[in-house]
Amino acid sequence: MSLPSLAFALLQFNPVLGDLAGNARRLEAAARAAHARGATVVLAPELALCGYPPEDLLLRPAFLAACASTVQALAAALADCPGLSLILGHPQPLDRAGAVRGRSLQRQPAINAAAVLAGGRVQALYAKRELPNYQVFDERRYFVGGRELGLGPVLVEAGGRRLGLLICEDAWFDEPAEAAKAAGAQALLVLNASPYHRGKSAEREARMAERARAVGLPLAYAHGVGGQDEMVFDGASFVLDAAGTVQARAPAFVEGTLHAAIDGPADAPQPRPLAFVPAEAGATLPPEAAAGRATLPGEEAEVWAALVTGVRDYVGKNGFPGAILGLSGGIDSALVLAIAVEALGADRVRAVMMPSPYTADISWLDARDMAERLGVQYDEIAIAPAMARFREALAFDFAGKPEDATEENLQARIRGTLLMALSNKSGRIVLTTGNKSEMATGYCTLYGDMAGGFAVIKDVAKTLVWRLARWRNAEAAARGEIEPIPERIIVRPPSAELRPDQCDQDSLPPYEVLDAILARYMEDDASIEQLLAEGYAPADVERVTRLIQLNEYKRRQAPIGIRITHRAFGRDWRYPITSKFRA
Ligand SMILES: Nc1ncnc2c1ncn2[C@@H]1O[C@H](COP(=O)(O)OP(=O)(O)OC[C@H]2O[C@@H]([n+]3cccc(C(=O)O)c3)[C@H](O)[C@@H]2O)[C@@H](O)[C@H]1O
Ligand SMILES: Nc1ncnc2c1ncn2[C@@H]1O[C@H](COP(=O)(O)OP(=O)(O)OP(=O)(O)O)[C@@H](O)[C@H]1O
Ligand SMILES: NC(=O)CC[C@H](N)C(=O)O
Repeated sequence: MSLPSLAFALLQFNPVLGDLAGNARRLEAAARAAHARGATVVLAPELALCGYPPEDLLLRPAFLAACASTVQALAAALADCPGLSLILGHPQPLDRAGAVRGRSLQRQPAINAAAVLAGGRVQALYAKRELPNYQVFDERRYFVGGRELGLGPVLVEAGGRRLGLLICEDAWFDEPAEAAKAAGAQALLVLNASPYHRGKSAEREARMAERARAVGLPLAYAHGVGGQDEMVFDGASFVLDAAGTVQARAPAFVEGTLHAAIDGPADAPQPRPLAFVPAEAGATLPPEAAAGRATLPGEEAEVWAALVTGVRDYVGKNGFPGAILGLSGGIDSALVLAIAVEALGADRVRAVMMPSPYTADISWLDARDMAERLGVQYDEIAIAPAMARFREALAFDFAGKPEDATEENLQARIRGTLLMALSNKSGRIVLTTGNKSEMATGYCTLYGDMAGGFAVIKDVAKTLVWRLARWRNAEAAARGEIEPIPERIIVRPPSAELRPDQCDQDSLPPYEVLDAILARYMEDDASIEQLLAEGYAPADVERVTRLIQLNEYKRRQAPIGIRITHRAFGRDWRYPITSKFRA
């Protein structure tokens, strides 16, 4: 039997972690706006109320209680929206007594819940069944699964249709979707917080398409967007038909609401896009994105947007008035400057060139040129006088000893000290500029170029740094704009300029080789034996893997930075510092 069309909306929401009142206010406003445009079912992401992941806040009874009461208040606030169901994710504390069967917990147990708010109250609660505990996920530390509690599927009835709820990881497995279908679901609504890494959106859509086909149901995927510490959420929410074909998609990295509809008979529902409405008033979108049919970004565009989003939200959500960085005339600080300007605007970014006696003329010429192109505040502070003072102070110990890394590191530390002083006076955060190849090999100085608050490109290998710089310039050229990064910065051989005529490749293998070994050994867990079998030179394998192991201590003292690969030096890299194991 044919039914009237069901209009629904997916909130591609950017929560501020822990700001329960602020998130609830914005969720309420977005739900009202979607309802006003005709949506009767509005789906928000996983843990949208508190932000994902709340980490050990989930161990605090006061946090759980505040989440539970905010959900009740939000339900009551929407009482004047008849016919609207808002489904949103939040942590729900359980009563200690009887809540957990066969398991004794010291802490108050909680579920990763989806609440159905309608008619002024919480009508139903669904408990996530599959709790991810790999990569960056730690959900078994905090939650009890719905299956473990003996809880079943939850269906939302709307317009004569039955919609089954799932939460993120649930949809990567067979059982939860099958259980929802067995309970009578005619379409699946999935609430998600699926952190970005390169290629993730394609992987995610492929997995969800398999799920839709396996149960023969359409699937609507509401995803979060925005940065949360080292993680970035890329949005690109979507709706699939029962054959797994994408029928509607929100743009990546843009906050807003994807409107779609389900037509056809209850047993053969067919989704279609209606529109995507950006949260930011006046934001312009390509026509296909505004129509709810956004395309996925290309490889470099995707990484670029992740980095810009990560910086914007880390700086913005932590309340910094702006950012400062050391601009050397090299490619790494150039890329970070271009990202920061796009994220924050030129007026909130300051670049400081701090030449030493080893700084080549072209370094400061290029640094000045770049700062002018981007219109940022630019200053030069010579470090030679400070170097002379340090040497004087240390003369008793340095006398008769050859210059070595000690003097090189002093330069980096003077720069770090100056930048941190500028940060302290202005309140602006220092962005560090080390890339993944350097973080891996320890090619960076503790309390020197590692001093700062946020490591923007710490998960971007050097070869990708070059690709991103070229891509960004080409984008500018295609739009008829001035290229932000002077060509010479991209083509000159990389050097730390810490001694005369220094070049990175004097002490490291070529970056193409280093990055390839890094990707296999660090990101894919390949063994030294495998790398040798794959044809890498034994000396390079030995060098790179030894450096990765030796420099764990440095990485433990590094600022956090944006994760763009499936394995970053961060939450998913927990190696011992003291260890003799090599393989
Ligand atoms: N296991 C361990 N646990 C805790 N601390 C440990 C440690 N091993 C050494 N240390 C400490 O760490 C110190 C060594 O680390 P650190 O002082 O940083 O200095 P270090 O690693 O010796 O030197 C820095 C290296 O990075 C290169 N660099 C510097 C700056 C920028 C760039 C670039 O291209 O961007 C490259 C530079 O050319 C040099 O090769 C030791 O003196 C010791 O105090
Ligand atoms: N002359 C300088 N003026 C300002 N900052 C500097 C200067 N030299 C180094 N820095 C800071 O220290 C960081 C490490 O720089 P270094 O030149 O040692 O190596 P790098 O990794 O090749 O970086 P880059 O490509 O930015 O030069 C730079 O990215 C920059 O932030
Ligand atoms: N929050 C979750 O359950 C996320 C797990 C999931 N496999 C993802 O990254 O998409």
